[in-house]
Amino acid sequence: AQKAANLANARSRVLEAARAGAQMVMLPECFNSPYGTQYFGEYAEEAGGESTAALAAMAREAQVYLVGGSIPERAGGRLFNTCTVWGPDGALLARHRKVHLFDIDVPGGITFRESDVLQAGDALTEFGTPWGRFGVAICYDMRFPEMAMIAARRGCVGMLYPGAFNTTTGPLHWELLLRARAVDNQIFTAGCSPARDAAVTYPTWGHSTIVDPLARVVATTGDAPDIVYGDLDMQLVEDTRRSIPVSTQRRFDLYPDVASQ
Ligand SMILES: NC(=O)CC(=O)C(=O)O
Repeated sequence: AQKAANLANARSRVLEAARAGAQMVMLPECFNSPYGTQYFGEYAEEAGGESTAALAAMAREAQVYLVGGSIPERAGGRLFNTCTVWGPDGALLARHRKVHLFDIDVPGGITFRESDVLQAGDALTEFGTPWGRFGVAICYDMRFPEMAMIAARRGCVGMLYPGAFNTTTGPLHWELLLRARAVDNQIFTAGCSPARDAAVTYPTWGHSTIVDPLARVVATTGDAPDIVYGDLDMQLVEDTRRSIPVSTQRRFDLYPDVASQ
């Protein structure tokens, strides 16, 4: 619940990852705030606030591409769940506002309504790196295959998802969705979750995971605080697309309604 402690923890972990050789680092959804509609207003910041300034400084200090998890963002009197992406020089490369709000009601499991306090974003998001372009989406966005499909068709080599699945949906769907988005689109996927704290109102699933274009899990972890490292061999995107050439075998004549992007 301590924003300053969350920012300090993020900084020390980003620097630790960079010292271990990471060139791109991702933080989890709502990394500066507890995850819950009752907290978003209190922790929200305008663009250029304390948390985004800290992210820019972390990226610059660590000299990494930084996918800055997400924070509750306040803009024009409205709240969004927003991810910012930073270059190694501390420049803002992209901003993604969660486009599918997490409104679910699983009897005996979990009820959550982000739309009680948040507004949805209205754009798909990509950014460039020396290793290729990556799409960014947040948590519940992962359940909508169109976002990854469009990113892949536009030439992205990976989809990155700061997320915070829970102990009901996490064991069912977290890894499955990351692997599904990877295999359908022959791209890398990665999901970064907060570690679990059983004492909070929304205990997260954890299990941050990296998946390759053949849908193999490259690296994963449990629910304790950790850093997950993976080497992404970009040649694998091309090799997978050549050996199993689904992207050139599509029958758009049979499904024109999903062929427009
Ligand atoms: N927290 C989310 O946005 C999504 C989630 O937990 C789920 O889809 O399950």
